[in-house]
Amino acid sequence: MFRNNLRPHLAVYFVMDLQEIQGRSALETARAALEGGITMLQLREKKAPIPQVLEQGRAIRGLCREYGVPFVVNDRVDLALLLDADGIHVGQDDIPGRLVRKLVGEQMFIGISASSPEEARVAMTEGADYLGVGAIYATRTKGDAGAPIGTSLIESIRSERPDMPMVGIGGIDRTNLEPVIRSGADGVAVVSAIAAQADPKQAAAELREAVRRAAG
Ligand SMILES: Cc1ncc(COP(=O)(O)OP(=O)(O)O)c(N)n1
Ligand SMILES: Cc1nc(C(=O)O)sc1CCOP(=O)(O)O
Ligand SMILES: [Mg+2]
Repeated sequence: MFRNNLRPHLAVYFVMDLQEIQGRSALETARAALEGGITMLQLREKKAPIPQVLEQGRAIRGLCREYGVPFVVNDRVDLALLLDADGIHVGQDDIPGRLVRKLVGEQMFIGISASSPEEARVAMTEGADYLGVGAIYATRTKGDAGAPIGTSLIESIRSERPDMPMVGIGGIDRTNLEPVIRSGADGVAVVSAIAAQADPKQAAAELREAVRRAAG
């Protein structure tokens, strides 16, 4: 079970929706990202009809299994359970972590978003298995992400909780990830740095290499 050993799986965490992008289906993008070496995949679909999310989600989950990569569902505990996800990610406006745990049992890991020390403290008290800290840099992908917070929150969480699994998210690409990793994140969570690229396999591979180098 991934829950006991999350940190290595957070290195390059690809967050994706189901929209066709650059002429590719979501499944093609997921396959390319997995081929390139992503270490975790989150399905974050806010608009598509549920039957489509179930059908395509099942296909993407199947691919993740082939590659041994944890599959995470954003926001929706019901869909996470139906898709037999390895993990669920919730934010400040979603079901609180302690209630998610009641619904999903002990096996599924829970990621919780934090953008302030207080949010991080509560998330850890509520039983977060990992933290998604952001938005680190400005992002166009999430309209309500708030002002960028930089890397200081990652640094302070790491100094207080040396073992806490944690990723930075928001506006991260291969050119600006080094400070995120150097501040103590186990990895980076990205949308456009993979999904919006002409060659998502190469983009994923370059991110993986850049994280490896930054972790040095
Ligand atoms: C890894 C990771 N970190 C943060 C988020 C953001 O979650 P949330 O704040 O609930 O916002 P939405 O993604 O639901 O818009 C995330 N999804 N993944
Ligand atoms: C899904 C998400 N959560 C964020 C947060 O700050 O919690 S920022 C974000 C979008 C990240 O997309 P991109 O890599 O394209 O900037
Ligand atoms: Mg959410």
